[in-house]
Amino acid sequence: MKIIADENMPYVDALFGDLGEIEYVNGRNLTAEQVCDADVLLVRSVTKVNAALLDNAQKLKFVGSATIGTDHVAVDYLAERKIPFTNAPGCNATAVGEYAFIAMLELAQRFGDTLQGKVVGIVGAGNTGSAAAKCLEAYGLKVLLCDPVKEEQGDSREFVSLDSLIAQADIISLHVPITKVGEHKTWYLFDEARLNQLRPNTWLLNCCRGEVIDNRALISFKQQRDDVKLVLDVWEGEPNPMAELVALAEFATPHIAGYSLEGKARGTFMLYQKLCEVLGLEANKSLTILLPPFQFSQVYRQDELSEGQLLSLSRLVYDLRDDDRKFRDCFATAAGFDQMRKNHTYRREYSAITLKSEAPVIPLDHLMLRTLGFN
Ligand SMILES: NC(=O)C1=CN([C@@H]2O[C@H](COP(=O)(O)OP(=O)(O)OC[C@H]3O[C@@H](n4cnc5c(N)ncnc54)[C@H](O)[C@@H]3O)[C@@H](O)[C@H]2O)C=CC1
Ligand SMILES: O=C(O)C(=O)[C@H](O)COP(=O)(O)O
Repeated sequence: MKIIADENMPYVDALFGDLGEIEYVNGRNLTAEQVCDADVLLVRSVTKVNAALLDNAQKLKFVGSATIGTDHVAVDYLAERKIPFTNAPGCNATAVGEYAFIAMLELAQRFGDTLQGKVVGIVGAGNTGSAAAKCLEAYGLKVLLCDPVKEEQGDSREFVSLDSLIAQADIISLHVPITKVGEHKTWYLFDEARLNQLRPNTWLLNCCRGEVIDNRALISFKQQRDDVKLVLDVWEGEPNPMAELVALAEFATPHIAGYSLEGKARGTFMLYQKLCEVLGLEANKSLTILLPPFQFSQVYRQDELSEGQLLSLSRLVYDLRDDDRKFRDCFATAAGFDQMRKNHTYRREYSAITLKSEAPVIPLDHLMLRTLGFN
């Protein structure tokens, strides 16, 4: 069996090595010729999976995308051809939630402010939005959710409209899929008019898809409104973000909000499980053996935790400042953007750290940290 896999998908050898011969490819430049004799195709978000790529791949038995988003996949086309497809819903939700939370802690420190006491609006209350809300609520913040789709589906959480969220929130974090049609379409959800609604000093984070914000309108807006602070992980026109916008963002990264090792491993593992199911095989490998040990696996803590200390602890798993610096050095070329993503193999989730205390009673802060995700 021939398995074609994106070269940036980790743990493929460990999980798929027994199932067939693996060929690694550059996902962004994948051609129809390269996949014409594939039995299995494993992709990430940079590969357009459609008729042009797959019409000649007549042996294809399975397509898997180790991503949450599916906007790069013509799912109707695969269904028509009866080719089983899976993505990996939720695989990197914790990573995105922690990225957003840590970015807010970083902004607070950079601008001599505190995160504690702020009201945060989450737009899109699915896996990544809920993961961000979990961190924020663990830290005691008020969270407003806007998700008209979930609201219509009868989700029991409390929701507000987007207008109401914008009017109340100090911080807005975007967590929607990119959709171009329908009542709740998200393409340019934040256009010039919406951006002009933002309250003074709002922090706006985008870790979902670049086109959820009109990037040109954002440039003009931010040029007038320096009080608004931006954290941007995703960009219109990736892998070529607009240089003016990168310069205007407080923190800028190349679409890696979901790139924890845990999230990547879960993504590949979910494809492995699904392929085994499709092939009628037992999935007998385990996710836990995939991850390398973490250098700060145990942390001893006694004292009451300040916001600065929480940020220091967070930087053990993810130092956003480093990625922001690297990105500004390399984003100017598409190769630089992709290379940084390819080499991004160092980030862990809070769960990689086990908290220890020598005090007889577990400090109260440990409960908050455990709700955040620490062990
Ligand atoms: N930067 C990164 O590395 C990553 C980006 N993503 C992006 O984030 C998106 C969201 O991921 P998940 O939360 O896991 O997806 P999800 O499907 O679990 O949640 C998305 C939520 O957005 C809601 N929604 C749809 N249209 C909306 C609208 N107009 N207003 C408010 N809410 C709306 C949906 O009802 C759903 O609850 C993905 O589709 C993907 O594009 C996901 C993972 C990593
Ligand atoms: O899961 C998604 O959706 C994402 O946006 C991915 O985390 C992006 O990573 P790649 O699939 O492009 O490696």
